[in-house]
Amino acid sequence: MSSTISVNNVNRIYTDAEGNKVNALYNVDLDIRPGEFISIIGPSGCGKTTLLRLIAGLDKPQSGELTIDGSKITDVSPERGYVFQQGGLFPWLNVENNIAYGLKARKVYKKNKDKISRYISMVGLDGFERSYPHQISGGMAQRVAIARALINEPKALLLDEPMGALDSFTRADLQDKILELWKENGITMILVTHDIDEAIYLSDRIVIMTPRPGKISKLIDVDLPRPRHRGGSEFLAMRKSILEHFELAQAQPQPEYMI
Ligand SMILES: Nc1ncnc2c1ncn2[C@@H]1O[C@H](COP(=O)(O)OP(=O)(O)OP(=O)(O)O)[C@@H](O)[C@H]1O
Repeated sequence: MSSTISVNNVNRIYTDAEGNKVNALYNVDLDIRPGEFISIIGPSGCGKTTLLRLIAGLDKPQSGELTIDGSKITDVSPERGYVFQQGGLFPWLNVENNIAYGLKARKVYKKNKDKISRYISMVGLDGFERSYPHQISGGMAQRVAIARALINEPKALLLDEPMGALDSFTRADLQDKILELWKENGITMILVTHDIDEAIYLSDRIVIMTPRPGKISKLIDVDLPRPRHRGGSEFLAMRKSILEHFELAQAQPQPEYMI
């Protein structure tokens, strides 16, 4: 089950420590299709996390609105699972209990407890049920965080740089797992990443954002067949065009000279 998410003319202004206004999101519009895999990329401070947090219902815009299947997003909900960069696992709970946490919080544990082993297998962690977060690797911890969100059967999974802290081998491995989970669960995926290759490898569509003010500067359809090859000519051409877009977006206006 997946969903349509709409971001309509959204503005989010913060006040920084010096009292200055920061336009984290400026007139942002975005329609995310049901079951779409969408990545949001852009330089630090362009509003990626702010946008994801608004979609999650962790924060609210000053103006504009966000909807999911036509209903206004006003609060967090298990229908929009959120995975943080560092997983955010509870260190005092083992893998199984971390994954069960949401079921217990929603008081639906008894009815659903048989699902826990299914989700542990789904993320490839059979045999680690009793391990604590400090006893597993960073990549495994992210799989637990993803299973913890998926067990609530969300319509959308919101991933805030979940692979940012992983080495490149673990990262590639988790990217493939995320693709597999996306297909298996048929949900909408929204990924924030700094990694252009990761965005091209995974996404149906890439949202490019630029800062000051934070806004969407380009939407790119990634119409390459899957599985994708990172060294393929079309892949490399797309990477080049995204890099060029960033260079253009960051270029300073040339001063005008008069003789
Ligand atoms: N709670 C806050 N208070 C004040 N300013 C904030 C707050 N949260 C974000 N900002 C500012 O809003 C802008 C956008 O921040 P955001 O974290 O969304 O960017 P980002 O693209 O996710 O950056 P990064 O890639 O570094 O995580 C930045 O200038 C940031 O400093």
